[in-house]
Amino acid sequence: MASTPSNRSQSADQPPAEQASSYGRHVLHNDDAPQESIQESTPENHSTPRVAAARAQQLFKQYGEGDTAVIALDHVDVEFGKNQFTAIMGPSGSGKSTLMHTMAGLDAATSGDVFLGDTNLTGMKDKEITSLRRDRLGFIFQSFNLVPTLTAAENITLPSDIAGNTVDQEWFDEVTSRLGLANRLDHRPAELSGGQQQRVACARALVSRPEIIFGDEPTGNLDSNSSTEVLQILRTAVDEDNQTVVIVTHDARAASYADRVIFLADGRVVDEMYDPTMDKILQTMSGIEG
Ligand SMILES: Nc1ncnc2c1ncn2[C@@H]1O[C@H](COP(=O)(O)OP(=O)(O)OP(=O)(O)O)[C@@H](O)[C@H]1O
Repeated sequence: MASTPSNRSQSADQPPAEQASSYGRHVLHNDDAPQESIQESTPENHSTPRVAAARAQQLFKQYGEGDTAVIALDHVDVEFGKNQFTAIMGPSGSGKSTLMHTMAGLDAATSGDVFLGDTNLTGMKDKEITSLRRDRLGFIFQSFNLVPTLTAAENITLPSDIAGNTVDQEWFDEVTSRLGLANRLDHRPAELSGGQQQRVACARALVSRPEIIFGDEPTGNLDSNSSTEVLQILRTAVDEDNQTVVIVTHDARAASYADRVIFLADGRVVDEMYDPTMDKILQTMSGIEG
């Protein structure tokens, strides 16, 4: 069971946007941003993150060559702050998945650098990247990506088992009971609902206490209740367990659970927002989409 986020004042049955007006602050980089908006939006914990869990420098990704070349990332500089929940939004084809995949070591950039903490992923061999992903990152995908022949418990411990790491049983019990999976641990994915399968994927990501959890449309295949559960799980992981979470989403409601939203268009970061609300996200998105 996910607890109510401690510092966002959200309740389980109320979308965050309905409460967000009391704390909603929007950082605009446009020169025409209202002055009070800028002053309001820079308290200690909302300024640009000082400690980056991951960062990209001049990240450039081109698919194809010549006439068919597509620039998916156009020299992106971005930081994902430690112990923050960041959502990446933008129109279809704006480069969201490419950004996340290159930062998570799932895809290589054409040029530029990606750092996880102080580790530069650029130029790492496949084997090194594979171990780094396994040892230091957690993943939640839209399609759950569970192994069908393994039980929920086996799926949750699989990355640790492969890495030869011992699973902290107390933490495993805490995570699985918090996520309402305690009496589903012997079930295989086909015997679980979509929401339960995604909670298993969340538990799998949380159990090894990775440096960052990356979610690629983690609520994209879920109904509204299951989406809320997953978003609250991620919110709680940040608020109570000091996790760092980065998700790609098309859903303004999902993004409104984040501390910060970055907006991409045509492979560039075009805006960002701290303490987002659904209304402000939708407004910004409609500005970007024209
Ligand atoms: N493997 C590939 N080969 C060629 N072009 C690609 C490839 N993957 C992505 N692209 C192109 O790169 C650009 C960015 O794609 P990306 O998937 O990162 O966008 P996105 O914002 O995640 O889109 P969506 O919201 O539709 O998932 C798009 O123009 C896309 O067509």
